[in-house]
Amino acid sequence: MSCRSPVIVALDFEQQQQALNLVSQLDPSLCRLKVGKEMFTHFGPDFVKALQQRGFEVFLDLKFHDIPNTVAKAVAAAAELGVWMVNVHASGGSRMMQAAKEALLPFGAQAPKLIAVTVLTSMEQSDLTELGIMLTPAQQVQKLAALTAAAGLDGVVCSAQEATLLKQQFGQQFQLVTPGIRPANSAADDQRRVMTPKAAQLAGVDYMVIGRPITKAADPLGALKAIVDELA
Ligand SMILES: O=C(O)c1cc(=O)[nH]c(=O)n1[C@@H]1O[C@H](COP(=O)(O)O)[C@@H](O)[C@H]1O
Repeated sequence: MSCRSPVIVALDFEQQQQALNLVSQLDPSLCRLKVGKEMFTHFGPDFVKALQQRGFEVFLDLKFHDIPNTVAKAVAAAAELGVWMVNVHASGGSRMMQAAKEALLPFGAQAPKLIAVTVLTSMEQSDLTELGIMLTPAQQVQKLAALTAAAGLDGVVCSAQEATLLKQQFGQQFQLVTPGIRPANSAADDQRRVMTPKAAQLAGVDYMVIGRPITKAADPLGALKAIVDELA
């Protein structure tokens, strides 16, 4: 049965054993797991399979951004791995996103959810200005979300701060995956556009990616349960 919790725990560890020690305390009914660039580069598909064998659905967060053919092949490889969700960068453009979407058609109902990263939650206005983007983060997110929706993807990665706007514009079916989630009194770390779990839920997000507030907690399961209880 598919997990009903909106929480996706981000596994960002140098050591596989550290991650597996944490995972052994977690329950697949309480969260999904995210494998990103650090752990996938160290430990590859076998690590993803180890998590799946423990009953967890996996979000493969490799943020593909390349020419359409390369991204299409990479997304198909993720589908073969049986992951639940995979992402690309919306700034790779419409043709890249359409190629990714088409690459998943042969997988039918078994295809992972395909979402596009808009503006990283670690970025604020000054980071966009530095890149020559003269829009606010919310405007840039909206622009990239429009391209994503037009390409037929399932939704976007954005910050919870843009959630209300995007649900109004693109409808309830357009899935919003939001990192930058910080329980009250947690350190923001390198995140900039942050929101608490409860506020994110009220703003309409579908999935919350939460790493350090759970993985670095003295009691990770307790931290996860406190968030899940608050959202129930
Ligand atoms: O695609 C992502 O998952 C992602 C997109 C984004 O805009 N911001 C962002 O933080 N992430 C990922 O979400 C996780 C957030 O982790 P914490 O900041 O520790 O909660 C990290 O693994 C990031 O790689």
